[in-house]
Amino acid sequence: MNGGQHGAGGAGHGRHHHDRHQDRRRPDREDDRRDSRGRQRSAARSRGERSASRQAPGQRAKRTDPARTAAFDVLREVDESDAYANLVLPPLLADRRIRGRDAGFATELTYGTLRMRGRYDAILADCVDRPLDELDPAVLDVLRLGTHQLLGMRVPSHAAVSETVALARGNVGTGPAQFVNAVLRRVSEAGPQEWLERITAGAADELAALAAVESHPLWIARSLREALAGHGRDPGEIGALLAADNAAPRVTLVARPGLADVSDDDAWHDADLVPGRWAPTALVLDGNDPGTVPAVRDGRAGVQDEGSQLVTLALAGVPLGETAGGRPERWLDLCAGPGGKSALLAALAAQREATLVANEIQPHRARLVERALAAIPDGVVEEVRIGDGRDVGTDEPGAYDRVLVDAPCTGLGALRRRPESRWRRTPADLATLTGLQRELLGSALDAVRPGGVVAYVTCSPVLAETQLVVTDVLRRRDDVERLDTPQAVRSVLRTAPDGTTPDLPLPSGDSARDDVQLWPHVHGTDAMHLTLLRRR
Ligand SMILES: C[S@@+](CC[C@H](N)C(=O)[O-])C[C@H]1O[C@@H](n2cnc3c(N)ncnc32)[C@H](O)[C@@H]1O
Repeated sequence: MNGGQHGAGGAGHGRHHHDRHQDRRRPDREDDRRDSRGRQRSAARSRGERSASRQAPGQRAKRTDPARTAAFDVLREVDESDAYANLVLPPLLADRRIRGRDAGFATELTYGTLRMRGRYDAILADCVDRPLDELDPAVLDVLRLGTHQLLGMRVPSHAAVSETVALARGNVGTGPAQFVNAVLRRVSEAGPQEWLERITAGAADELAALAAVESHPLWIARSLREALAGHGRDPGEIGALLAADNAAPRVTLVARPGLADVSDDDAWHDADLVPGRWAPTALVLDGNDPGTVPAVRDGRAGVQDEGSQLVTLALAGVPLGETAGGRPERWLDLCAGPGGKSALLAALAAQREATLVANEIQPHRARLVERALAAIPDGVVEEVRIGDGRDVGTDEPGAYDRVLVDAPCTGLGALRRRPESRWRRTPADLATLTGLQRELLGSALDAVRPGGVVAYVTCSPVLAETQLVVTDVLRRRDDVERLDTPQAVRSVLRTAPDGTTPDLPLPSGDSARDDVQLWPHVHGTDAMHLTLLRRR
């Protein structure tokens, strides 16, 4: 994604050539007006009508690069308004008509800076003579942006420094710009590898070094290492896990069964799709914007991580203790918003002549569930309900055959999706969430009839939100049995054309468990957790 004319030459080499080729065909593109140092030249200047050196210094100071300014503005909004970068950046680029390679550069600069903030702060702490939290937050953001250009995007040093100083001058003032200049010059004195060695050497211990290098808060690195061990894996995998959080995932689609057929050209148009690794419903999209895929637009398909698909398929497929006695099964999604799993459940329910109730506490998220269910045939969805899932067990005891509890959680298993989320979470969130998780699971168990099943799901592997919640809830009741969740997940894996199913790596032998924990560095999915339980 790195724009060549910003002087960047990063990882996406193939893409880079593609862009250059496109530019050759369209020499009028505004991003062609970048000089070899990555500076944006005005159209007038490109035509040689006026040179910057003839402008008054004040005028010159105001003309900062739109792509860098966009990245700076998004970072400030993320910091000041708790905004999500992936929701703020695309409309901002559209409003400012930043397109093509400039948009690619702004995107890589924004997400890369947010994701690698921990590493860059460790480097900046070495170059600044006071604690970073004493700096003006806007100045700190400018320094992070400059550091990412220097060490993460391979923008030539002179361009990264001078353009970032111009950004500082235009947005935070001349004094701070001089400070930015001095600090970035120090950053540019060593290359990426040397900086990694320096921050590793300066760290308190091995985990602190990994957390800094792989840009995670230390408490998260610690929780994830504990989670690896607790779920039967080698805690030494922590480096690979943290590194996997720093790789943006490819877009995975779900072809909702009975609604979208993989061989139906009309559904997929010219989308470049390959089958997913694990779930029979998963398709990996290569390159295209999912919004252009007809089946995604009309709700026959959706964007959904393959781990989310697997846990949903496993709940729908696991045998009940006894059948529903001839009546259609009733399914419940207790925490449904924004509706990805509800839509897959509803498509499966339609094939099995079951019905679904989707419950969500937040009205605006309940509306998203309704939208996600747009393509489901009439009669399958009983209701999209706005309510507190904690009340369902008391209000409707034993009313359902299958219940999904996709509990609100820290999301520490999906850090690769939201570049800023790791910096937002605090250990205090965990205490609030785990109480709610226990209550929701208890309510779900009350809401299933004897023989009915409950899937407890989180997009976090953290032990306090997964194993400890389940153990604690089950300790208080004697009417629930744990099911063989690995077996349930294996039984829904895709079958290849040659009749084989993939071998899902899960702990075995002494480490074997009756729940399933997926991992980005092992399975290429979010770190989804699934425990299947059956009411006796
Ligand atoms: C992890 S998300 C569910 C994601 C959803 N299953 C999907 O696949 O799209 C958890 C949801 O639970 C909702 N929630 C939080 N507290 C709740 C409660 N007490 N009762 C019901 N829903 C709740 C949140 O608003 C959030 O939408």
